[in-house]
Amino acid sequence: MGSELTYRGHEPQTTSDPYSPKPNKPWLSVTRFIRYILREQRLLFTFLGIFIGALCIILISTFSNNNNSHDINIKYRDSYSVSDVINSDIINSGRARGLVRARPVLDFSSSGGKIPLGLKRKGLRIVVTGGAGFVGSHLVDRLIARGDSVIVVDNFFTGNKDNVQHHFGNPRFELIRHDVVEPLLLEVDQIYHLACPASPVHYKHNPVKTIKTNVVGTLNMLGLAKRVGARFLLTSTSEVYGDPLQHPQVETYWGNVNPIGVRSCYDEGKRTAETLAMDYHRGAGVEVRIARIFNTYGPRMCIDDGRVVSNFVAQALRKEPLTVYGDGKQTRSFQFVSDLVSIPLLCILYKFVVTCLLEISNCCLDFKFSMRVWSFLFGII
Ligand SMILES: O=c1ccn([C@@H]2O[C@H](COP(=O)(O)OP(=O)(O)O[C@H]3OC[C@@H](O)[C@H](O)[C@H]3O)[C@@H](O)[C@H]2O)c(=O)[nH]1
Repeated sequence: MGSELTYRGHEPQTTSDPYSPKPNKPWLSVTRFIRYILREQRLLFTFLGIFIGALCIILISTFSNNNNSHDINIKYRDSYSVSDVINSDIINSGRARGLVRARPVLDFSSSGGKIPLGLKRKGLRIVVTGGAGFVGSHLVDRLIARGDSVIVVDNFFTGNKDNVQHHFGNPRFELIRHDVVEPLLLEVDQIYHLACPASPVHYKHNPVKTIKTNVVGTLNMLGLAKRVGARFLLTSTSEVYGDPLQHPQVETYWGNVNPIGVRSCYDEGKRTAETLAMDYHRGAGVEVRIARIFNTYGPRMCIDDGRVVSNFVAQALRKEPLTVYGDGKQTRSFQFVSDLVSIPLLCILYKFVVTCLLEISNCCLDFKFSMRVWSFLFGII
């Protein structure tokens, strides 16, 4: 009974004697293994496999070294390559190309991990303060067209819902009525901070509110950038140069600003905003870009904007004489809004050589006319 339970097979059991007088020969198994390897050219195939593997490793490491050579100074978190930018018509004209004075270093790559060819990158979550304004709404158009998700924050002081109405219903678009002077918490990858009245007529209307927007508003948005690790772009102004003593103004020029003038709420406000951006960059490691915007014109500009282009256009249309303030010898550089919005997009994307993580960019055409000449040209048109 007991034997039936332990053996159910029908083959005769081999009886091996563990105490066999003949000892096992261990070298026998070694020679058997060698013979096995040598049979059917197995050894040759093994070496071939090792060689191919080593070759692959060498090729991969050489290739990635070549790529990394562009990364010497730079670390990016963007989700866009330069070809994305070009394809989305960001560099769309000779004029736009002329705007970028600083030369970018070679690296345009992203650090969002390698994405297989043919797969599109995920859009970024971007907040645009002042996104319902003249310049802001054009920027929002570009970002939405590029595939990003955009949150517009605007208090509608000079902005208008109509400027972004065509995005209503788009799941990648949100509009929040909010004054940046109050703190705001959002989870975003990038912040384009445009919120501030820009026309002298508007910013002089409530100068205390203007400087508060520039100082407290920028502080709030920089705080947000620091908290969520977002890259931050400040739209500054040519007015940081005040009444410049140097022409044309290069980014390194410090300006000639009256701290107690009627334009100081804006000039000094933007200068303080730049200072705050730099301090957050140096002190808290926030990735900061500053774009100094010059006089801009184009669609969605209010007819009562108060700036020279809208004034001249409105007066010319009404066949009224054009009002030239002062002696008309003052000069300005102008740019079309669609050219301008390329700049913040490029600034936030590129890493420039000038400083490690920060670039200040002057956004204007490289030629200028006096107000007298402009009024003459408008008169002809
Ligand atoms: O009807 C007008 C309006 C303006 N001007 C003159 O035209 C020049 C341009 O004035 P604008 O009011 O258009 O504005 P500014 O160029 O001074 O500043 C503008 O450009 C830079 C932006 O960053 C500022 O936000 C914006 O206000 C000034 O010298 C002004 O005195 C006129 O001669 N007639």
